[in-house]
Amino acid sequence: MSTPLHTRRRTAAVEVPARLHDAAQTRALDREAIAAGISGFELMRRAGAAAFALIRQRWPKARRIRVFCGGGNNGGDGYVVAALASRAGLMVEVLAFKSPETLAGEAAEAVAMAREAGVAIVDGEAGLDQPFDADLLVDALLGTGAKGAPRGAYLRAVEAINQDPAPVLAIDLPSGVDADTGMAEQAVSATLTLSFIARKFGLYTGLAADYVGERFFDDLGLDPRLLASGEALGRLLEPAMLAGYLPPRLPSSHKGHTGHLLVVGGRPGYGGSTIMVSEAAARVGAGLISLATDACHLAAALARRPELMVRGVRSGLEIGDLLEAADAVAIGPGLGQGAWGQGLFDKVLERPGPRVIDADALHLLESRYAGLRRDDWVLTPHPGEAAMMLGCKASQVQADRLAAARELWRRRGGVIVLKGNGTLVVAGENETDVALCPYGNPGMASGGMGDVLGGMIAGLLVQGLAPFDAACVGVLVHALAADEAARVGGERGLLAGDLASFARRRVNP
Ligand SMILES: NC(=O)C1=CN([C@@H]2O[C@H](COP(=O)(O)OP(=O)(O)OC[C@H]3O[C@@H](n4cnc5c(N)ncnc54)[C@H](O)[C@@H]3O)[C@@H](O)[C@H]2O)[C@@H](O)CC1
Ligand SMILES: [K+]
Repeated sequence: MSTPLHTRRRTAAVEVPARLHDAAQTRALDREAIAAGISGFELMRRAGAAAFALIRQRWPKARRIRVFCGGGNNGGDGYVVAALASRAGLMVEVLAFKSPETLAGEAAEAVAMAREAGVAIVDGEAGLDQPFDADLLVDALLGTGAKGAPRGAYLRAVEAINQDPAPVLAIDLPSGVDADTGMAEQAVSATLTLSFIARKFGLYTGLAADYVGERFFDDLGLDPRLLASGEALGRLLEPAMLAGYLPPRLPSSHKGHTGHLLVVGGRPGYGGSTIMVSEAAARVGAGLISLATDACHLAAALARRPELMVRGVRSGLEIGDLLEAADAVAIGPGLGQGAWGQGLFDKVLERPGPRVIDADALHLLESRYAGLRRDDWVLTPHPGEAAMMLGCKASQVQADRLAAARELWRRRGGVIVLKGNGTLVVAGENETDVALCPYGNPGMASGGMGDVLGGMIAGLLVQGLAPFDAACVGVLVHALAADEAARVGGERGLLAGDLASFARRRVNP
């Protein structure tokens, strides 16, 4: 972890962020826990108990509960929930989508527990046609053992759950959501999802967000040392991390200590983008900002932010001295891919140094610099731009966002920020090289949001944060600022320009 230049020694405890696992890594943790002496059925009993406690807390008035059980251990969790609910005097019905007699191991023990508690277990498909008038549905069809989209009776169960107006608790994950990638086509739309032992990577990124509802997690009381061992895919970005990255400045700080950013772009008609980049960088604490743009935007830029140093430029030849003076460069928004943009981009790439490469600059990178790899740049594609760089469709990027970001990193190096719900920051193959942002909201689906993100990352780069750290902090601050802005005024109508002032609070943790 790097800290900005000219700041106090870091005093805040460095928070260890939550780890994210895929299904195979989760199974490895299950095995470790069992090897450490907790039986598989005890884990299942704890999972069921945690789910039932959450039901009591969130739906204290629920009296009629319908539990949809599959044929694996996820179904086993469901039988335990049914048993506990029945013992507590609730009216419970299990719809079994695999004959309970055929269940094995701990799931069979859970079936016995449910029978002992007097739970009515009915054939799933037949039960779908019988009205039940549930206050709550429990989705225990598929968990980490699912392969592909739900099939056969499971698919009909998913559809039935989604057509029922009752709220839905998904056990471990909404059936139909891929635990590894977040891919979901036909999946249970949950009110909330309670995951066990490991946070599944796929629940935090891409389409999964449309299905998981509110996310809850329970470690089933496992030893934290066990949970910290073994492999994981990456880590979650959390607000508590900000204090570690951004300690207070030293009292003697001056603008020479806080970095000089050069923002390049803004052909005629596209001037607003670079103004937003510049303002966002200023709001996260960049000391000085020079903006090189088309001369037609000079007055607008200065009127919006008189703190900027603005130069109208006709070609790359006019930014040599600005590049010399800058600690980092942000280039791309409003740049265009014509001769003007090309000349400026070529000039910026002549010199090494931290750069945020976005929007049109990503297209120019692909068309003019095939195969170029650098350590010190941050590339910030949205799924469409990532697809352009990988030569595939945006839907393929979204089907496995981590794989796409990793492939971009292998080709281009540096830091890849793959935008979109559950933004990913990827700078290598290890767990510590992958960060995922679980914050942000659909209000961010509006023009200029990406420009503001690029500006924030660049504004942190010039303050001396390493590229991966600047990207993580920038992504986090951007999402948290958007969430705060949405809390104040709502998601619809949220403007990119609204974020900058909210970001200021987050960079002074
Ligand atoms: N000891 C453990 O391993 C623990 C497991 N737990 C639960 O167990 C789950 C994992 O259990 P399993 O590994 O048995 O797997 P699942 O219960 O997720 O699914 C396996 C079953 O689903 C069927 N299936 C797979 N893909 C399908 C598809 N696309 N359409 C229709 N049917 C499909 C399989 O044939 C099998 O019957 C976790 O998600 C969690 O809920 C928890 O009880 C905690 C402890
Ligand atoms: K489930």
